[in-house]
Amino acid sequence: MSDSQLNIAIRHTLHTAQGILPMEVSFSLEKAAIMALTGHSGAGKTTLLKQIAGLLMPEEGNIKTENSAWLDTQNQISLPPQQRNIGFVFQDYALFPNMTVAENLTFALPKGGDRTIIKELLEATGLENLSGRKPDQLSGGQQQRVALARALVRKPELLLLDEPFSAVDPDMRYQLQELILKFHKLFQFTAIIVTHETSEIFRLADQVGIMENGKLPQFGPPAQVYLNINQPEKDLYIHGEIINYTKTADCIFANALIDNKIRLVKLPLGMEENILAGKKFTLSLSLRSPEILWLS
Ligand SMILES: Nc1ncnc2c1ncn2[C@@H]1O[C@H](COP(=O)(O)OP(=O)(O)OP(=O)(O)O)[C@@H](O)[C@H]1O
Repeated sequence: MSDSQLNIAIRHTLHTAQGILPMEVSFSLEKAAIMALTGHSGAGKTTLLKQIAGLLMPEEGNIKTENSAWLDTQNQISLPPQQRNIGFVFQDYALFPNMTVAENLTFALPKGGDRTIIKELLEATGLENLSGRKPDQLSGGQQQRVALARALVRKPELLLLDEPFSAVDPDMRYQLQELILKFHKLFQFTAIIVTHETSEIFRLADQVGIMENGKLPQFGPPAQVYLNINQPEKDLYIHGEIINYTKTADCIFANALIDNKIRLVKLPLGMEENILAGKKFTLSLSLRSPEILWLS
């Protein structure tokens, strides 16, 4: 086994409206990587998340983390969901309606667990003042913040998010993405997020997997995957701030602060006056003619 934190190999038979579809997926993720999982409806994304969480048993496969085997069908190993160190966030919040925000979080804490995590999560989500409210007294975005906080109470090593922001407006979506990045920095979990939004994939993910008919034919860093696939895509606009840059004979390499991460960006010559250190910028990453390449 490689030194990846998460190794997944699964075979299953999907029963679709069109008939039987063999599912075959394998990939590895480094510790603390964020993977986006995307692809057409019915491709098998939710099924895969359920198999990883232990909510659905695949016919054959292995799921191994750094320290344990969650699934090894050959050796009849399949840990129940509560023994896999996982947090799960669904599209529809799935909060307990009869419990307050604080109670929803406390419910997720193991018996005798340290309650300081609850305070920490309420603070980080800005929900302290709402901690006594029940879910029906919260907006969709606030409910999703509670769902995210609740998924992190046990400090999971893997966070699974199934289209978590599809029911909120674009502004709230942006804020929730910020919150994921903030939590990721704090807790360093590995994450798999199902999303259909290309900008979200570029904003959050180190790796993207595109699922098609139960398979994962495309997997890799977003820039690599999207620049390789032969399909027209809309341009992306990325906001950032240049920290410094180096000029070579045929291009410019710039370190830029983009969404709280330092990224190396390769730019064409002739952009010098646009990329002075400290200057805020918007890069247009054209996926059709990639003259500006996102490198890391
Ligand atoms: N337990 C199961 N066993 C076999 N097949 C299943 C099972 N659950 C769902 N399926 C089928 O597998 C296919 C993939 O479903 P899934 O919900 O994983 O797709 P998806 O990629 O998440 O789609 P969407 O983007 O619409 O949520 C569907 O045709 C579904 O009917």
